[in-house]
Amino acid sequence: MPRLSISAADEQLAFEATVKEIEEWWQTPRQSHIKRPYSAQRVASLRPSLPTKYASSEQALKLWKQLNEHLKNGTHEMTFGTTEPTIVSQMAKHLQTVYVSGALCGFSEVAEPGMDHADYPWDTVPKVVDKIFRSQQWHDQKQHHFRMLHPVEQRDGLENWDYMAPIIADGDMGFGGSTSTIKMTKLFVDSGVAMFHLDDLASGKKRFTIGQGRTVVPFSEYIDRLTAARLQIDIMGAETMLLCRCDVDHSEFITDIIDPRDHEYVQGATVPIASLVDTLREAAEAGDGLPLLQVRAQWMKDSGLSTFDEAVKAVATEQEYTSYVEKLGKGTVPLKTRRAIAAELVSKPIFFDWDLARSRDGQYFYKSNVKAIVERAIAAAPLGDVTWARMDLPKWDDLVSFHTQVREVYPDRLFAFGYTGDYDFPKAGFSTEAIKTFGEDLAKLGVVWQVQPIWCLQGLNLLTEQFSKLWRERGLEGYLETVQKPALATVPLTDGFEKASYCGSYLADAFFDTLAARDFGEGSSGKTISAKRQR
Ligand SMILES: C[C@](O)(C(=O)O)[C@H](CC(=O)O)C(=O)O
Repeated sequence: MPRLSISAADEQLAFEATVKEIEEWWQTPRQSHIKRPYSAQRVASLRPSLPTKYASSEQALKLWKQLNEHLKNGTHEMTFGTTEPTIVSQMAKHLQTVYVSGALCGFSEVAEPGMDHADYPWDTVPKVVDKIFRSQQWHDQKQHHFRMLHPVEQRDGLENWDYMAPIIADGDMGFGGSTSTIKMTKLFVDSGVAMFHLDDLASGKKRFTIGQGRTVVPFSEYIDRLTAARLQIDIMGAETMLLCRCDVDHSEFITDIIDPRDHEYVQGATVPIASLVDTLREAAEAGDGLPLLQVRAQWMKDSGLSTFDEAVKAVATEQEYTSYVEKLGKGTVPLKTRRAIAAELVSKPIFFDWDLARSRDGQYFYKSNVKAIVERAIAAAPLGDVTWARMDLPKWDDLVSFHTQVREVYPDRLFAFGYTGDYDFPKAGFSTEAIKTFGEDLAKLGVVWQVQPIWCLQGLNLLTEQFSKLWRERGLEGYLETVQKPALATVPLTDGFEKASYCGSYLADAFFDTLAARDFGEGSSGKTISAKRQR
């Protein structure tokens, strides 16, 4: 007799019940702002038969509550990036959340280190999140056990940190195709993450030193990435939050012009000229030693590189251009329609060819601006819970303009912001006072979660190099003066192996005591100990 898991009739009943449960779930306060382009039936059909509860959901609900509390109060969370559980155990004392940076993972958590190309395996960051989450659980267990060793009247005097800080992680570009994004999402939810972000950068196109920094993918591909992640989270029935990051600001290229929503920002040659690639190839073959970056810069000038609208403005009369802009209207206008409107309203011919400007990798020049970021953020918002316009060279007016425009459409939107390690705020015009209140000023724009992603590189390297020098030059005397003495003087005591309540000694012994309970009854771990023993 073949083993049938369930009859077709019962299977259908179960399916219909699942559809109803999903539809009701999607109406809960946590879920109701999310708009899916797929049905509950589709999600139900993609679910495995064994329902599973995820710690990720608990952590996501905790984060959702935290961030909405900040939004209500006009306050914000400050955190930083790390890959290291011990660092996380100390963050718990002052910060509400933890960030797992992809750049840091690619630097130190992989077989072959590298720059922040997201060229490491797609399960790298989820595995680091898993490592950190398990460490958080252990610290939480250890602290709970230690507190229970004491009579309740003594516990107010004991440490009681919330080690279960929600983890936000870097999902980069989703690691290629939709199935990679879906698999990574599954691992993120399994790992206990509270939220992860996906951006609209093109994989493998980042450049760091030659001024050709970032390439974005078409609007449609970005939305597909976010949809794939949301679908997988729905299949798992998890509350996991999704952070929609947009890297359009200061991006110089786009991989394709397939989506007309990007056409406004794609640049092309406005005079007949040899293509950029042919020009660079000829310069290289000529071998006259001119750096190709200079050849490229000269080509950009000679070609009159600009967007189509800029090309129209350059040849149209003021009246013609006003009529052109009016006829464009507010919605998406593909290039072919722009050309037709210009041909109708502008007397002079307009030369515009975006293919001549393509790079050897096939990218198109892209001229980002706040409007482009706003359009992507608004389109992405219904799929995610938080929005982050990555602006690593922030101009205050751009920040105000972006957040204000998105909040006109989504007044209760939660926003994120990332600090970089080398931005010269004073040079960019930020006063000392503006720098002091920058975080609070961003919070007033709804930026409730703010992260310094790579402190653990710049900050820890600074501290580590300083200690290395001191240890080499002053040895034990320097160590006692600068580490042991201040650490032993702190209240509560600085965490370390010198502190049994932190390093897990009591917890370890408790397992053995418990095993011996059969013979000796509950041992020292079963009885209370006086607070004076705690170290
Ligand atoms: C946040 C980030 O994605 C990261 O990997 O930490 C990086 C950090 C950085 O390059 O400063 C990013 O913002 O792209």
